[in-house]
Amino acid sequence: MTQDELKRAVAAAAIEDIKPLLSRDTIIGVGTGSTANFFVDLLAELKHDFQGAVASSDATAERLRGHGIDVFELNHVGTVPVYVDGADEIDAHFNMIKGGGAALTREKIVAACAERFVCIADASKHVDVLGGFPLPIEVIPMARSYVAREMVKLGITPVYRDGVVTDNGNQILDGYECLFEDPKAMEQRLNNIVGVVTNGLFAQRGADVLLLGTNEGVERYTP
Ligand SMILES: O=C[C@H](O)[C@H](O)[C@H](O)COP(=O)(O)O
Repeated sequence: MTQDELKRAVAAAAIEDIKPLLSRDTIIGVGTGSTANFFVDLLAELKHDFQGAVASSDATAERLRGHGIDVFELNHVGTVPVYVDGADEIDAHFNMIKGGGAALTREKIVAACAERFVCIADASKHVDVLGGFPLPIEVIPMARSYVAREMVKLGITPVYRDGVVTDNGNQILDGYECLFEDPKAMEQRLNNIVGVVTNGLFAQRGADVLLLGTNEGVERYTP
């Protein structure tokens, strides 16, 4: 199967996974990226079975609205029963690297307000140790150089993602050449750097369910 076919298959599996949660007043959290886009497109077929969605990016909000799905502000919703999103990498403990599409901050916020995080990923995203994929860090623009120097002290090589501005008006540093054996501790350390808005390690709040697309079919994992 192609990578896109695997992404579509996990998106379809996620639809089946969340169906029991849907009612006319259900508002669900929806992530960002190419895998999440497949999910949004399939979700459209169920749009009369739930109230709407909270989006983790402007792009996802636009896609949801394009399908006629109502988009709600998180502040007006409180919690959502489920958040469905992709990942750039996920390990056996359901820790993830996210933010390849620069949406990490809003993703982490919606995930924090979700009772269940369903990660949808093709098999290429499953790794033993996080860090093969460069770690995105969203920074306040004036702090970029400072944060980059602090990253070097932690053994991470920073590269400025030139030209990218997040939905929050900030910039992205991608962290290379570091494997994250203890992602929870590193997530905390990076959060402590002044000027960091969010880092792409999702370890303190990892996934609760992993739907992994393989050539043998979609595999469902829970911790
Ligand atoms: O900022 C983007 C997000 O974290 C995405 O969920 C992540 O990059 C995975 O994207 P894709 O499904 O396109 O591989």
